[in-house]
Amino acid sequence: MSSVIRCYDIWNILFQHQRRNNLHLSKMRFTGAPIAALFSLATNVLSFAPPSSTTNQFLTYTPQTSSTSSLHQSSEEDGMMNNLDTALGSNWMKPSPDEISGITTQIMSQLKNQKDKDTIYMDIGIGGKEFGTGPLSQRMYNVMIGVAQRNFGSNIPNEVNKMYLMYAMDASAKEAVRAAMTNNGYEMDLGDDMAMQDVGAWGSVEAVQFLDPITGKPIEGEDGSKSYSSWMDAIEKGKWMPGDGFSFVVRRVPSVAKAMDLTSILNALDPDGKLREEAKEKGILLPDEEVASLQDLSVDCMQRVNAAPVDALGEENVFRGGESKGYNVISRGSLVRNADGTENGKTLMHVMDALANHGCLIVDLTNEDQKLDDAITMSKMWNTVENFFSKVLNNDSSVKGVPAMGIAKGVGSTTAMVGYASFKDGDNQFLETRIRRTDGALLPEETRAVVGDEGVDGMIDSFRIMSDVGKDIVRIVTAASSIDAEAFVTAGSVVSEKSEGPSIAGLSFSESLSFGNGEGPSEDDLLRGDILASDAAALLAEEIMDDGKPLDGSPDEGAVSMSPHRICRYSNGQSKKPNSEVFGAHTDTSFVTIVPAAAVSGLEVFDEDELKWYRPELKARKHSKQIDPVGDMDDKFPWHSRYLIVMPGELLQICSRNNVPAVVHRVVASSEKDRYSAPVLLRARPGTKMLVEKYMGSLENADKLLLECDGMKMEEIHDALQVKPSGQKQ
Ligand SMILES: O=C(O)CCC(=O)C(=O)O
Ligand SMILES: [Fe+2]
Repeated sequence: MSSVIRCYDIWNILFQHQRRNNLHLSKMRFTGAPIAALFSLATNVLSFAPPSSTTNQFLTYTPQTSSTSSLHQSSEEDGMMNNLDTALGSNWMKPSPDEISGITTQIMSQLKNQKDKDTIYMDIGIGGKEFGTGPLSQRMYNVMIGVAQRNFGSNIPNEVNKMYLMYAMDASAKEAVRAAMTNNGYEMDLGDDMAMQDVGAWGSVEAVQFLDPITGKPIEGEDGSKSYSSWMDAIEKGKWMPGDGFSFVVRRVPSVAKAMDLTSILNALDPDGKLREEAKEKGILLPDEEVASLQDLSVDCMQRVNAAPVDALGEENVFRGGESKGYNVISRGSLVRNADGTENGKTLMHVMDALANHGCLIVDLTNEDQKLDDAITMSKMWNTVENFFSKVLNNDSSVKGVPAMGIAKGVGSTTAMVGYASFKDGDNQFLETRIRRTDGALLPEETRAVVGDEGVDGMIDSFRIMSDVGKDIVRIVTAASSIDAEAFVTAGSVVSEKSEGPSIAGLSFSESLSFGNGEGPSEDDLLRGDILASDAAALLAEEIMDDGKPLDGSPDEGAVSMSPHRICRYSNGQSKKPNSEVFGAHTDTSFVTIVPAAAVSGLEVFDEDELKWYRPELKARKHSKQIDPVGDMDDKFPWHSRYLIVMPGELLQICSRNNVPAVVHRVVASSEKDRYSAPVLLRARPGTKMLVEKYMGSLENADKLLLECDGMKMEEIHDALQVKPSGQKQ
């Protein structure tokens, strides 16, 4: 039977899944703490092997005819599946008819690492030849007879023998079904109910057919029947004997979707590799393939952008974050390093979970009300934003002086734009500002005439707050990924210090060496590697991220910062829908993009763990209600001024060795309220280079993407990422 799922559908489903199996976090070791305990992810991922190589061309998923699944299937195939003669003898499985869940839901729940362990009832057809039901039943029978002979000698009563025959048939069928399920992402789930283990109780046998031992073709039983409706009939009427191969159909086998890695899912969906070939020809990057070049990174981002749903929900219905640690708000103060130069292990976990799995991290600038100055500064920035757009909306004459969006003067780069732009008949308006590095002024300078000196200060001061947070996050992620890769670990580098004393509790240094075969790094080597990784990552953040400040000895960096601070007004006047996408899904060519939480929610990140759009501003609002239920801070700053939402961009994906994918995000606006926003896109400082050994340690531990970037000027990397196959980028 040909495969019923078209290439496009599979990739679409799979691209909604993060490259989780590229996250080598299971190997991560943060000064000794095994990451596996902290990331349940790796331990949930099971892989499987087919029972025999012939079963490689096995199952075809066959969704219900009535299913609302978006997967394509031809009516011819529907017909086939409803025809028992065809179904008996071939290998297939599908949800039992009263199952409402279509195939998409099932695959989704596999991808979601099986958070919801719902029982799915499956109908299954097993071809006896491929699954070796003959030899299997013979082995089972022999074991039982061996035991029985101890009780009965060689005179086993006929009735007892019949029971054994039935057990042998049933047990070998059950094993075949188990193997088939495992091979296709399911597990038979008989629960704790012992009765379910009884003959026939694990599913309802519908048809049994005997096979010719030589050709494997269907043959009639001794009474001339083509098929039997139970094991007992097959034994009594057809005279089935252990060793005789048989095909069968069984209905309503309880199962649960098993967590699979992407490769396993791909293999199950595409057993003969045809779809993989098709995808390769189309230049599609497969989800289980490494992002190994800048070109791959572009393609991958585009594919993930295209896979994200376009529809928008209202604030009441949209996903507002879940239970995992990464959704929690982190305090600004937790982003700093420990006194000994190591990263804070808890922070590292929190940041990596947030960015790698959920697409953003929410930072509380006040450290839960301990420190108010930054939130107050942010509230001044919000005043500037509101003031600017109120003048725009009122056609204030001062706004006319603000230049239209264009290349900043005297920059020499076509990417450094500043100025004002309006789209969709004024539905979306933007003012792109930047810091002039040489004197710290805000561009376009004409902004001052609109918002005043205080307004300009609000922009400049808030840019500093946001870029400092961004630099800390990039340091943490880069350090975490270098630590994971052990890129700074050299075995034996700290031998002298520890040569007399014990190095691992209870072990002398030489003992601890022999513990690791004398070759592995000691705890001290690892600790030193952690500190070096963090130092190097801090240097990366300081040097190659453009914070608008001049860097000593960098003559090529240009007069204007490459990191824009964009102020935006989004409204939804043009669409007929109450909520719609006003800034479509895209990834940013930035290290991180920082969106200060807005008063009106609307930023959505595609949560690769939940496979849905997540609106972090709602999570931030909830947090503020928890820590300040009565609005004690309202006279100092509006609630949202304390929060920054940090999103990973494409440059961070490179620095993180693909551990943190650039997040797909968009803006949704409702027809009720305009949303003002003020994101900073932290980009690279011109003239600086991605020097892997300097910033990320040993080249030996670098992945292909990083190796391609090694030695490249940051603006070259930036430009290479703008060569998009298609799709929208910022
Ligand atoms: O304004 C926002 O909330 C996000 C804007 C954005 O994604 C961008 O400017 O790249
Ligand atoms: Fe963006």
